[in-house]
Amino acid sequence: MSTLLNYYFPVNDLFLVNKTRRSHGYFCTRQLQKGCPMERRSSMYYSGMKITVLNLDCRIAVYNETMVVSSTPGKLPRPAPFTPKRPLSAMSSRASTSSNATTPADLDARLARTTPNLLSSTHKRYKATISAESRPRSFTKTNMNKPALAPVPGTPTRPRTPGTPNRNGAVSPSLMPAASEMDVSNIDPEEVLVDYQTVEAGDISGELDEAWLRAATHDHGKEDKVMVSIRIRPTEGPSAWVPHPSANSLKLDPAYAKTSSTPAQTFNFDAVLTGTPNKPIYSTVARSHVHAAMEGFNAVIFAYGQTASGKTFTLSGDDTEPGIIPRAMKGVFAFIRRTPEREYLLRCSYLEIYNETIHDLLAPPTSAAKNPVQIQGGVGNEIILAPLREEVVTSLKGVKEVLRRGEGNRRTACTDWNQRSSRSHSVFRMVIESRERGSGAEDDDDDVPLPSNGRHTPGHGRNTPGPRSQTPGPGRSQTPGPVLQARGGRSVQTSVLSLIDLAGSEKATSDKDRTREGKYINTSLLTLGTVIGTLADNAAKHKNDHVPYRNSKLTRMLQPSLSGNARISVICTINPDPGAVSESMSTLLFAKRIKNVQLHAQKKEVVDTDALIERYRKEIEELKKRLAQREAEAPVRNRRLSAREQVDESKAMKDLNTRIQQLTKLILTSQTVDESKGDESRPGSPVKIDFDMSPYQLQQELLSARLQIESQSTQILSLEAALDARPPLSADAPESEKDRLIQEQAKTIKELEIVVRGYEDNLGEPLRQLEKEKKMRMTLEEERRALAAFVTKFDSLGLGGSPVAPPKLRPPMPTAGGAAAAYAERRAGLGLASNDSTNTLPSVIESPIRIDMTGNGMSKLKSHHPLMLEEMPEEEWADVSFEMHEGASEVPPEKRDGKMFGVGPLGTVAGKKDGGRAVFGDKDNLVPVGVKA
Ligand SMILES: Nc1ncnc2c1ncn2[C@@H]1O[C@H](COP(=O)(O)OP(=O)(O)OP(=O)(O)O)[C@@H](O)[C@H]1O
Repeated sequence: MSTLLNYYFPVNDLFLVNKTRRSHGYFCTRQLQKGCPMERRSSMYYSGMKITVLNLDCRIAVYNETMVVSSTPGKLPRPAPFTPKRPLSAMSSRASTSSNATTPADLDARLARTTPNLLSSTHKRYKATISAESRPRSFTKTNMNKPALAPVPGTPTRPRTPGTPNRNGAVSPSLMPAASEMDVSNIDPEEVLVDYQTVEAGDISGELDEAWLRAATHDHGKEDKVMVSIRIRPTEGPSAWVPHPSANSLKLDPAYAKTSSTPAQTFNFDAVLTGTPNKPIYSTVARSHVHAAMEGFNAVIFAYGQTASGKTFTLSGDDTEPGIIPRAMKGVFAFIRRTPEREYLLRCSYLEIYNETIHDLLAPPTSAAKNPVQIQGGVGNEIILAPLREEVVTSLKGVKEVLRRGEGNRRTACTDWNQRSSRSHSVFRMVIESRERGSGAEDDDDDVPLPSNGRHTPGHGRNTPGPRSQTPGPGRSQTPGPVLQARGGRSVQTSVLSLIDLAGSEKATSDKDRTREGKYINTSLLTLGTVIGTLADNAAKHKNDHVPYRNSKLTRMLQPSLSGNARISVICTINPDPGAVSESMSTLLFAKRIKNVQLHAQKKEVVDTDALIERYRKEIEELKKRLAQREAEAPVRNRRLSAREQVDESKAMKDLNTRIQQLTKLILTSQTVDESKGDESRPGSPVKIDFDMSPYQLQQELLSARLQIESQSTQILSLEAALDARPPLSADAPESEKDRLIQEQAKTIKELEIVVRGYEDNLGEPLRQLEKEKKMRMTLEEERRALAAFVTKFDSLGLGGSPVAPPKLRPPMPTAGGAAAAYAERRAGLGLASNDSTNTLPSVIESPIRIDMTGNGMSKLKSHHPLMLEEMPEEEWADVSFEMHEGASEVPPEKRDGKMFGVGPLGTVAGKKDGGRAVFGDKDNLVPVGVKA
């Protein structure tokens, strides 16, 4: 306390002095904060500014805008009149023991110079807020007189906590920015890219641990298993656990085992960590996963453990020991700085699951409460969270601002075990999109004005522009707003880095609200345990049992990652106190189970097909040139070469040829893919089914589609064969050679994927349509046969004059819906009930056929069949197919290909001598009536 002195002047931060737990909204200095012991401070953030609450056992006096704080007895000195002696920078670096007091004039002068408008306006607002809410709840959570480590369960020492936390109340709603000042949906993503040039060195100082990078032999971020680490919190009392960090194992001290007869089980994990420093924790459990995320894999890092075991300390840390999240963010920018060949678009969101409701921590509290985030299903296992703000960040400063804002809104409360217990699961997500940096020339095509260096990057340290309305599911971009586009052949990789601080499992507490929260927390953790158990079981026994992801918001949200498409690192935190052995044991069992979950993370990459084709074209030209040159030189060269070398040479030329052929085929395929996208007239389009197409034509279509499939299959086979035919690499081949081959193979695989996709896009759907059409045609054919059978039957009754041989009958093609339907409709129009007692011939009732009543041979039908007596107005027939018109002989013949088509006098179908009836309905059923000029 002796360092607390009686002067201050504002720098960029606001400090809130919290004396005897009553808040006073005053500015004071960074020096004052530094003089205050760690456990007596806590911080919150507003609009990029840090507000530190100092819980001081000291006296405060205020003279105008100047506050005096003193830990020494006696009268508080008044500030002396201001006489500037040194520049501001020198003043701000004064030692905290300086006794120079600052005056209000000094204060104002500094304010005007340093933070012209911001500070004074914020100050006013801040003061207003404080007076309106004299005791923000959050402050009551920070009882700095308590020891740093909370007591373990079973030994509750704290009294009941005040009511339900008010979104951490750290900043009251009125302190939160009301709304975004910038609509990021209008942001040009090209303007907010980050690359090695835009990362400020200061942003990542101390994080470029190249030595560690070189020394890292086991990269867990590349494994297909979950990385599981145990962190044992330090304790001042006895510890129930005996860790062996070098062996990555721990076991229960036999003294605390329930039965001393059974030997204590030894648990082995990927890492067992102890101590307070957070840097080694980050290096061991998180760094490789952050790198994996930067390389295009989804990555999830989460802390699991009972309440007060150190999850938040591990994830967020504090000012002196920043945790995984701030270090990961530094890691992101450090990675960008080390990767000059790529450029990045970074978007952050921050949410919490509180009592099974998801809240957006970056949205203003009022709107977040009104519009909880919903989980929607996406493609496959993917999920979409909406509405959820995403903020584009271009610097570490921007990310920190987002983190501060989110953390300020988290729900925490004092529980029996933890003074600042997280009452929710919090998820900080960063969507990372990246692509190769262009040469500049490629970008010129895009009509976007370029800066002089040919690139689009923001200025240094650009601030976060504002929120986005929605977020994509892991690896998926669904919503408006800045999204990186594949350009000039440069594919875009998309991944999501999720950093999750789970709420701690806990026993029932002495507080009703806490107990209710605890119930939700325990239920969702239980579901997480069940899900992990099922996944582990499925992996171990090669089963496919149902995984109950949907039983809690947490597991539903984690579904895409837990089901495999992510690199996962779990830090299980343990309270070493003997009173917490059973909770620690259950944490260890969870850790063991999750170790068995199988992962298969995939990179997500979007390729620019046009540019790929262009690249292939260029490669073909290049290869052809090389081939021509080799061929030209061959006669001379071959004379000098040994037999063996000649074989090699001819093989090399063959390889060149094969590659040219492959690329040529690939170009065709890619083009077809693109054409199919834009061409609506393809048979694949359901609205374009050509009903007039004859079965023969359909068969032709089908045949050509099949041929195309076959050619695609051959193409796939040839590519696969080429892949297989590659010479095996000897074990002692240089690494660069291996890398080159791996790259080549990856390229070929990508090509294969494109071919397969092309197949699916081009032929899959059209084929399905054709099959459908074929079925339809077959149905119609059956209908036609039934019709013919009916006519034959009709004739056999002797009602229709000379019979018409069925094979020569050419019934018209029906309209959609079928003849029976048309007939039924007609009957309905005439008011005839389907069970009309006057209909004596069921086959006639079913038939839509009308017989010409004017013909002589047919007149007797009138007396046989009442249906024939129906007076049917001519116009009602107009839209019905398959029907014989009255006065069919009057139908004018139609000229087609120099022949006349039509229907002859009744009883003579054109071109037929056998007379009888004609059944027609469309032009296809017209038959030649004779060649007439
Ligand atoms: N490794 C550590 N070194 C020093 N202090 C620690 C460590 N781990 C935890 N602590 C301290 O223990 C207390 C409880 O830790 P923390 O809040 O991180 O627990 P938690 O698991 O997040 O609890 P909850 O689930 O209730 O939120 C804090 O005061 C924290 O500073």
